[in-house]
Amino acid sequence: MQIPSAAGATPSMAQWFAMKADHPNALLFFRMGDFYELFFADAQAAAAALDIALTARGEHGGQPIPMCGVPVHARDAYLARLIRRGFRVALAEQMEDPKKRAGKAPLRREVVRVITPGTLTEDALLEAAQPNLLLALVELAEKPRGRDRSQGAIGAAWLDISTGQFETAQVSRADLASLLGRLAPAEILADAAIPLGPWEDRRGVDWPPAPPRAEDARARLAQAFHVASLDAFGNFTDLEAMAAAMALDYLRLTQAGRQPHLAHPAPQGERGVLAMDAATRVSLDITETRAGDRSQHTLLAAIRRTSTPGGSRLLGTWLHAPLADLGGILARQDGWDFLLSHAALTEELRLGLRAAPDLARALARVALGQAGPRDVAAVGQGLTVAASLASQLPEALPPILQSARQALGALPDLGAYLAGAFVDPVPVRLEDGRAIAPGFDAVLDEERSLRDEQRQILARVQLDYAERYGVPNLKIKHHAQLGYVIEVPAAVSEKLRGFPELVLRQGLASGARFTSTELSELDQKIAAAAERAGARERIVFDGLVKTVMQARDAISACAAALALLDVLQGAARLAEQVGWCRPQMTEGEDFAIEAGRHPVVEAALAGRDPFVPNDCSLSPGQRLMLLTGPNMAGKSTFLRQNALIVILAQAGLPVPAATATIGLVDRLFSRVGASDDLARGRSTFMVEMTETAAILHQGGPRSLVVVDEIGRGTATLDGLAIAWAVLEALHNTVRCRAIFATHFHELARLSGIMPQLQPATMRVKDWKGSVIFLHEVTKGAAGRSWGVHVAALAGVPAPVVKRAGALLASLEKAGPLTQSAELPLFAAAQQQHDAAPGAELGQEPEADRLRQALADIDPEQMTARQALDYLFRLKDLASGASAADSLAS
Ligand SMILES: Nc1ncnc2c1ncn2[C@@H]1O[C@H](COP(=O)(O)OP(=O)(O)OP(=O)(O)O)[C@@H](O)[C@H]1O
Repeated sequence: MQIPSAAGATPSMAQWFAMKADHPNALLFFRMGDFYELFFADAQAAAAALDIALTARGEHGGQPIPMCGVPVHARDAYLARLIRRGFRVALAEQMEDPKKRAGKAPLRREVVRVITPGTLTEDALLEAAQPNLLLALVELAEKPRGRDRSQGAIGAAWLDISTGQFETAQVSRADLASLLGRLAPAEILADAAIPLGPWEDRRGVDWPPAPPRAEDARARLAQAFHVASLDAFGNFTDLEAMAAAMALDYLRLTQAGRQPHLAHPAPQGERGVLAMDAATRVSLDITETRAGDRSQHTLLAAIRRTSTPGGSRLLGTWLHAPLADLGGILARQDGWDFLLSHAALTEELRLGLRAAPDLARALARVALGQAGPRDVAAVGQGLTVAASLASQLPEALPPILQSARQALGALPDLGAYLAGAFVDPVPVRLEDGRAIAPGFDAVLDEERSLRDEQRQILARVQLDYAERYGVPNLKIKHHAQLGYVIEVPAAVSEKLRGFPELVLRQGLASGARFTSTELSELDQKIAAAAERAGARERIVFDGLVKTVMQARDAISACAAALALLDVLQGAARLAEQVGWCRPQMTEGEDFAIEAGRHPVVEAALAGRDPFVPNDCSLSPGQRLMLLTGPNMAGKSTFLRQNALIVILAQAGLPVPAATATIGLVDRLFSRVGASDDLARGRSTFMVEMTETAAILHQGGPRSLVVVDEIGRGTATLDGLAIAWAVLEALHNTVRCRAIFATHFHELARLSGIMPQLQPATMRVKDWKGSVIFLHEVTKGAAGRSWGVHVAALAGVPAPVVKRAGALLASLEKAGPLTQSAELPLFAAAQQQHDAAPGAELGQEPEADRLRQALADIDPEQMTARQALDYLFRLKDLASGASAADSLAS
């Protein structure tokens, strides 16, 4: 942003220039009385973004200064719009009371906060059900030379200032996309050399400077969390510590030196978490649909049965980071299983949870010194609800609920104390001196009664005056500029002018306003009493804030326990429904789902059509399902539902199936639905191949892969060849569990040479030449595609459909085109297979080459020396040297 030279500025503008120089990349909200004012380019940008009037105030360098303003009381609504549009805002507040200003110097102002997308705390700016994460990334300074760049290590630290969550992990460059997809950070601090892919627009401006050195980072973190060594919180790699320190530095910068309340950093590692890359998350609509909708048609929306915002956030976190360790999953399952079998208790708990406020976010605002009475009262109410929930939970509980109960019941008295501190309803602001409940503080009560006494005196004075001046409808009113005034109707104004102790201040058409010395004195007394009451209330409030801060770790643990209890009761509710079950999790490679369903499609169909459940077995012996079937038959739904069942199962939640047995999955790959990335100059086919490459590089025997129509984006022969080769690699090399959906029905024939391949198809009924989709998966391969019929269903004009039907019939009759599309490949495979039984497809059998080489020579014609040479060459050939090298002699 271009900042003009400060030379010749007025004193207030000089102050503005100094602050702007410190925050060149933020819009400076410069507090002037009841408004925040913006100047120069800030004003132009904000006026355009907010659609408010751009005016001018004064001149600078002979030019009018562009200016716009937003009222202080409406600040949050304007901030929300600016932040959503990617601006950062520096808030410059008045640090002294204008009434007490000495002399003509401008008021002291300071930037008290820089508001950025990753450092929001106001409810108005946050989404209740979403975490709001700031992520810092640090890459190893010396990149591994010559080696694959994807091997390079990256330290990551992420925190949610609005809840206090703070975690770290070290990932490889290749896994960075998965981490970004999982966290969906609001703001990312990263060196320009670290590519952020689709998250590029979240990169924080102007940051970072060089990350701190590892030892400094460790020391700074230890100091910030008051421990001798960072090791107290777990094993952090150097890169993790550096990233964590960088995130903390940034917070200090944006919070003008204040340290928000944060849980101590927890090294989390990618171990123990089901890895999913960005493409997988996008294709599964976990918390956001591909169209960007968060409120409906997502997995989260379909399964959410939580009652609190904290519970919703935790559930979203679970879905984006399902576990990969059996112990953790079983503990969660035990938790909701217990609640499921104690229905009456769980109903009571639900009632209690409904009354719980957003404890984590209220606490965060208290810690940042931004709390109003409602936040402190919310902490009190949250603790009260928590204590009552703890008392409802019995002694004998599964471990996960045991520890929740302990945290919930840790502060039984503080809740009641805080909740009793405020009047009901609790006012938003403290300023008017009426927030603290009467009886809570004796000194405050006394100041208030003095203030109120003066007010009663005022009422008596009004009666007095009315009598004294003979004006029965005389009123004493408060006026913003004049203070207390006598207001009388116009008709009697003349009469009052005759009294020397009354001074006429305003003559109006409807009446007149007078003041008197007596009234001015009373005014001052009342103001002083109100000020003393206000000051006392501030002291009482600060005391409450201090009390909260002393217990902040326990309150934070209590907030986490509330969220956990809420997610577990929500899971119990899901499991109550017919057809949801507790999956059996194993360390093996099983995958057997009976009557599985897609929770989102099922919810969308509800009331119209019944959802057809389908089994799916990918256990050893039939690891690879080859799914064929016409368009619209339900292939994508089936693929996604099995991937979603894995996510739910490993998040420790119930799954939509009659039964499920699942061997832990370490990586989940889902490639379903057309994707293109035209913005980055990559065609659909390019994206498809890049994503396929990722599966083949990263997948392993514990992975689950669901892919739809690999090879669809290119010519038939290329596509078929690629689909075939990928299928082969999944079967022979990756050896994962997979469902591979394709339109190349011919591939089903490969089951003859791929023992793990099970052909399956979506059943359809041919009814008078038209297709009826049964949405049922059965053994076998599709007979035909029905593409032309689906085109008709989709409303393609009848003449075009008719013409396509005629062409299809003639192509099927003529044969050669379809034959040529599949024959060369199949013929080649068949020849190899026949020539070398048991040999794997795609690898030239060595025995063949040796046989050929032997057939080429005539021992009768060779000298002993030549025979010996040839023997050596044959040996080379057998050990893998190329045939050309070996036999070129
Ligand atoms: N098991 C099911 N029970 C009931 N309806 C289903 C089922 N599966 C799919 N459907 C319905 O069929 C529609 C099409 O399903 P889906 O998109 O999965 O088909 P597809 O075979 O992948 O099609 P295409 O190949 O054109 O992408 C869904 O939107 C849904 O309405």
